[in-house]
Amino acid sequence: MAHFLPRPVPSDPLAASDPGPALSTHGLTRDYGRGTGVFDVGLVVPRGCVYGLVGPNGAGKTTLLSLINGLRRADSGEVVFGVPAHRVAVCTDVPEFEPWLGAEEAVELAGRLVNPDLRPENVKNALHRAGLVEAADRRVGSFSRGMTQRLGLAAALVGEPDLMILDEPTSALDPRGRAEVLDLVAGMRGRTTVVFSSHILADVQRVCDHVGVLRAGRLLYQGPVAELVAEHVRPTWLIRLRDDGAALCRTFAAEDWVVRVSSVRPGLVRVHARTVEDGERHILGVLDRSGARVISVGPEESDLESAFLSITGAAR
Ligand SMILES: Nc1ncnc2c1ncn2[C@@H]1O[C@H](COP(=O)(O)OP(=O)(O)OP(=O)(O)O)[C@@H](O)[C@H]1O
Repeated sequence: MAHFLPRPVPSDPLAASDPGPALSTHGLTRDYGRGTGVFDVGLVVPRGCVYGLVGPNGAGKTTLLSLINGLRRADSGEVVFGVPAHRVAVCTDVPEFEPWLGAEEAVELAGRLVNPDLRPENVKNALHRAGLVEAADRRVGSFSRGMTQRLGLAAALVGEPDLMILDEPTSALDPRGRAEVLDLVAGMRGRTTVVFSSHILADVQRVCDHVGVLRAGRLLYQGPVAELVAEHVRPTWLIRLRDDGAALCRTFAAEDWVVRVSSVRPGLVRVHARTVEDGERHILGVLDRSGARVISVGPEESDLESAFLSITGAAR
């Protein structure tokens, strides 16, 4: 599962103290045929970050994570862990446990596999962090999918890993459970490197500092979330009005710096300027001259979703 490459001896003394990424892959490929699989993926997961692997259904997220954690074999390429293999914890999208075990027993068993000196507090702490204290004595077989997913997290957390790989950790949870798990993941930043896959971009934007965008098995982008969002700031503004906005649309359409103007719904107009600077210079002047009753005006917020749609070429 893990390959450790010899590192070149760095001449720069600062570089000597850099332990490198917690995880990287090089040319990782698994071809299922007919264009499906993952192809030539070079993931770089900086140490201590929370890395979100995003992509639509069928993009190859589960395949990529399975190649990394050794559950599937790659056709070519390699996986390099920057932490010892026994310090890596994996939680699959549908964790499986023996149904007759109690939750506490299941977590203890998972913990003993990685730490023979496991203490009862470690187990209790993992159950607490995963929100399962009250279900500690219940049989795992009676758990809902959401609870089983929390149990998978507890089993991953109990060994206090350096790197956690989580496949869709929030997919079976209700909104409150999702928020709790996301808070838990966010709280690991700096202590534990986390890679988690999701197709819920709002979740990724909430907790991840790095992101990898996968589509049709290929990594289209990876880097800091903030950079990705900043790169895709669009020069668009939203204007809320007292009237339906039809007259204002005509006024903006006559301006040569306006690329497009549209009515989102009655009372809400979107103006797409040639550049951010053009919009900032001219919008307020046009509004002033138009005599329109403006409730609010501001740049349209750029988020991970709009950046993702722009990268993957999907229409907004
Ligand atoms: N064992 C397999 N044999 C053949 N094709 C497969 C196999 N596993 C997955 N696929 C196909 O590979 C593609 C990627 O699947 P994968 O499950 O990795 O994507 P995903 O991004 O995790 O999707 P989802 O979000 O729906 O879980 C899909 O088209 C899927 O049908």
